[in-house]
Amino acid sequence: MKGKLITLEGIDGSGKSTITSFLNSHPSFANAVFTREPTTSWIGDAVYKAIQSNTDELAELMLFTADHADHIETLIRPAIEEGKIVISDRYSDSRYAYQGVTLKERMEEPMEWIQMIHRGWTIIPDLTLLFDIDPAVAVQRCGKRGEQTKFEKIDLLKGVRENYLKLAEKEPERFVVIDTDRELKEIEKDVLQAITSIIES
Ligand SMILES: Nc1ncnc2c1ncn2[C@@H]1O[C@H](COP(=O)(O)OP(=O)(O)OP(=O)(O)O)[C@@H](O)[C@H]1O
Ligand SMILES: Cc1cn([C@H]2C[C@H](O)[C@@H](COP(=O)(O)O)O2)c(=O)[nH]c1=O
Repeated sequence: MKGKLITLEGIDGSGKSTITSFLNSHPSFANAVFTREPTTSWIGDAVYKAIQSNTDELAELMLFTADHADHIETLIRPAIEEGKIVISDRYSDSRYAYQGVTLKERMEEPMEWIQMIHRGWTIIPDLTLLFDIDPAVAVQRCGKRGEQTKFEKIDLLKGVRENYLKLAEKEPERFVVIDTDRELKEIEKDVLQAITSIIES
């Protein structure tokens, strides 16, 4: 039996890592493979170096994309072929949404162009949980945690959120939008329900 790929997406501070930790300790997912992008490989390290400095935005996209290609071939594809459930904290939609903003001065319709360069080799998730929140609330939450990336700015995150919502609108069969400006217990319940329905389908 083929496995399933579930991805968690959303702006910085939307609560993905919090829910990933919850799922990781949930007995239903004891055999699932938990992963993330940027990955922990040397290419993922290069990505973090890039986003912690003033790197050219197109070079940044290429590094993120190289990390994705390696992630698919070394971990995602083999795990899915083994019938595993793979849960990834960020995946290709992060590129469409974030670099869709950072490259908007460089080209027309960057989001569509980035999707086009993934076509034919990326693996499309079975389910994408989009953690949706007002960027002002997310930045306030990040402030308490400490700023971790250069993308944690309200104006940039507003554009990223709009891109995510456009992606969700275009593919309603893949996306489930979760309002994360709520109590954690309510969010956990919605997440479990969405994952259960995709696993049982
Ligand atoms: N439902 C919630 N209510 C209040 N605070 C929350 C909620 N969910 C997460 N937080 C807090 O918000 C902060 C950001 O959450 P988290 O690190 O899970 O976000 P993230 O989406 O993984 O961020 P990033 O993409 O930047 O890694 C953390 O301090 C976390 O404890
Ligand atoms: C995969 C991916 C990530 N990003 C951005 C999103 C975050 O600001 C950072 C990653 O940091 P995290 O807090 O450890 O998730 O990078 C991006 O711009 N494009 C991507 O493809």
